[in-house]
Amino acid sequence: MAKKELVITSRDVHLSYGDFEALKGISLNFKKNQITALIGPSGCGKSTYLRLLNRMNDLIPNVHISGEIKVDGQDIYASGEDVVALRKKVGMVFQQPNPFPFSIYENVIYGLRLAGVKDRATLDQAVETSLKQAAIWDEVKDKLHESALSLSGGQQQRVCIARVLAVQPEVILLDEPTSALDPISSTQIENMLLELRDRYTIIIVTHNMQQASRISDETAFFLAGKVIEMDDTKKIFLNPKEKETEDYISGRFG
Ligand SMILES: Nc1ncnc2c1ncn2[C@@H]1O[C@H](COP(=O)(O)OP(=O)(O)OP(=O)(O)O)[C@@H](O)[C@H]1O
Repeated sequence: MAKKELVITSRDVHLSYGDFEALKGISLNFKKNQITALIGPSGCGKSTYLRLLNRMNDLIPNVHISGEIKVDGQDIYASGEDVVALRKKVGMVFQQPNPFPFSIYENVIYGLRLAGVKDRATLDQAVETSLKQAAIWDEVKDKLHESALSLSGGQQQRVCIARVLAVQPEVILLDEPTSALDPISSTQIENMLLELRDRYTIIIVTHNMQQASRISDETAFFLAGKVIEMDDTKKIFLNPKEKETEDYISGRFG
């Protein structure tokens, strides 16, 4: 099999919140059209690392970041880097569904409007395509102009995913996207991510070991600000190299 192209590379990344070093030298690479899961106990730095990939930590006071992160070969922390363009390329979905208090339609086209797109047919097409990709079109196609807040949590999360997809990102970051959802909604989102894998590079933080093993191709295990190991998901779950990984996935700690 041909070697997969790397979309994101990171080398010796450190991050401190004030005096507290939350990331202690992370070097991870992410392959195109693959789902990578980040797992590890609470507080080990998964969300912090994920947020670094589209510069969501920039506004936190007293944050100090060092090391190198490249997206498509370009250093995203280089001076003069366009953060808006980066966030268009690397979209993010959060733990709690966070639709804006607008209609479903306006939520999906939010990023396109910001980019100045006005043509109605283009916007209509983007709404339909993105909601179909997010596997929610059939449920909302007759009420696109109703408030997104009237939807269930699982539906809201899929609309938020459609909002990310509408700007045609390359990478989708998801921070525990199903932890606030019921099992049926979670399964819908997992199935959708498996469908999206052919077109996007997906990185997901999850506490759910079954979810990581069901949907991810590779898994990285974080512990206390470091990556203990990253490998094919099957290998991590069936035959990890490190004892800490084995202890965590078998529920001995964490
Ligand atoms: N804004 C912040 N200011 C100060 N410390 C922070 C901030 N955000 C996170 N931390 C600390 O950094 C460490 C890593 O947090 P992070 O949220 O990245 O962990 P996590 O592995 O994603 O945890 P969880 O699984 O519970 O979400 C924790 O000790 C946390 O308290």
